[in-house]
Amino acid sequence: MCGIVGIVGKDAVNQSLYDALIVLQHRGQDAAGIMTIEDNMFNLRKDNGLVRDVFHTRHMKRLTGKVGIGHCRYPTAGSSSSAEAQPFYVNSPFGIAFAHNGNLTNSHQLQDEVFQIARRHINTTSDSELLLNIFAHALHETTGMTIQPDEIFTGVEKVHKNIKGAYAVVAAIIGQGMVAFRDPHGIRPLVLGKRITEKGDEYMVASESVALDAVGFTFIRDVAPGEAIYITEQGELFTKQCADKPICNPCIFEFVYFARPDSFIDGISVYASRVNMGRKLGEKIKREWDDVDIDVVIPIPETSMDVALQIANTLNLPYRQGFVKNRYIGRTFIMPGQKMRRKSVRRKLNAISSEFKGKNVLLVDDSIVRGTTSEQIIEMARESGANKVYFASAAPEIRFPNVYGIDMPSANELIAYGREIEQICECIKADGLIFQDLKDLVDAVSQENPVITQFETSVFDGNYVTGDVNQDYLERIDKARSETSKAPLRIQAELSNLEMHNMTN
Ligand SMILES: O=P(O)(O)OC[C@H]1O[C@H](OP(=O)(O)OP(=O)(O)O)[C@H](O)[C@@H]1O
Ligand SMILES: NC(=O)CC[C@H](N)C(=O)O
Ligand SMILES: [Mg+2]
Repeated sequence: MCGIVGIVGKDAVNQSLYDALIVLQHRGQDAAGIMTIEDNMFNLRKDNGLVRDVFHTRHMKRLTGKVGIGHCRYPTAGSSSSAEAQPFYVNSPFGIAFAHNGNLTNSHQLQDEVFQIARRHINTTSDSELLLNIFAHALHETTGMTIQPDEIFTGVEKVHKNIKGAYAVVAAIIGQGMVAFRDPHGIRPLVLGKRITEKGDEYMVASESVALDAVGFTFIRDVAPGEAIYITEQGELFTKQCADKPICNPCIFEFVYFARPDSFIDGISVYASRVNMGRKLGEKIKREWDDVDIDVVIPIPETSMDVALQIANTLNLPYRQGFVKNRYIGRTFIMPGQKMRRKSVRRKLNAISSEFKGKNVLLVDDSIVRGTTSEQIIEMARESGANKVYFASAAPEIRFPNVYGIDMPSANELIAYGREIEQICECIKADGLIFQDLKDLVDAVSQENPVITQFETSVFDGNYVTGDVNQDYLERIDKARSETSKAPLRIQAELSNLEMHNMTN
């Protein structure tokens, strides 16, 4: 996942963009960038690293202007090179800065088309740079010397027709304003907010509603699947549905893991959905494990904590903190490279041994993906003297690759791929293992907004909602992005890039 944000303000937007990225950091820890417009010029700062490390005072001072966009990256296509940090830029038409959350599923075909039809060169392996060029070409075809809202919307309609996959996008256009749009399935989230000032109304779009809260914008609504939003530099807002058959299939993994609990996505409180997941899983444990003797429920910080508390309540068992999380280490699942992820689990979590000694513990996590966390955590619980270690996952078994913006490109890396529950249990060395049923997961989330009944659940059931993902495609991304075929980070970092002036220090 990545975090995106864009603001059309009445005063400088740099601090608000920075603050928004700080609260979207959980969506991408690899790289960050901000691009602002002042006097018909772009200012750009982007690099690999956390938001707090990428932007220093000297950068912030130069990121002047009342319109700007920001991005924090978790790579799911291309490489981790700083050249693929976002926002991206093209100089025609007008000059466009662009940030994308998601992943395209037809990049392969598009690459040739962009060159053959639009005569545009893509200088990185990023699908986002490709998407920017498709958008720019569409605008080039639909606009004159100035842009009318309808021309923007016709451009977005063309983009929707050409590309497939998941995308929430924000773009700033020199001399014009800001455009944002969401894919016709609404796989990736995007919200719209407003801040009323003495000088007039300011607008903001962001991946999650927490970003609006953090900078004092009021949530207006979710951007609808397929919809485009256009805000002129002067602050006029235009919106239009630009897809033929939009349908809301939000990614269910946002609710399981990615999003912050204090966010609302498509009218659903992420926190409430996690509490529901805990209740459903607690009920299943009651039904199926009535002979299992559990003394205490312990969460694996941080995402599973809301789920675990509700499981404990449902089972009428004590809930205790058995692991302390080092607050200076981020999320391990979204780190690049299995070696780094493995190392980070023990650096990040440490057991409080007295909570384990002689007890039968039920460890709870939101999901088991590669099994990196569960395997090591169970070992730690045993080292701390646990008698029996049971394990519960708030998400069902993950058996299929993700192609929409989560870095799970290879089925072979997934611990549940080709394994039954008993075999997974053996791999992670638990005394018992239980997963949420998919129906219960869907109900837990949809219960908070019954209008949404279908989610993007491909990692659990192999049903890819964009309808274009076949075995060939899965094999191709497996080859291109599996751990073994990814270039070592050192080499990736050396990939150079032709790019506009970037403040490197
Ligand atoms: O089976 P795995 O491949 O280990 O992946 C699953 C784990 O990764 C995530 O935690 P992460 O440390 O990323 O973030 P968190 O602190 O938000 O839980 C998730 O919450 C699980 O704990
Ligand atoms: N997770 C994401 O949203 C990634 C965006 C884009 N595919 C990239 O790799 O940069
Ligand atoms: Mg976790």
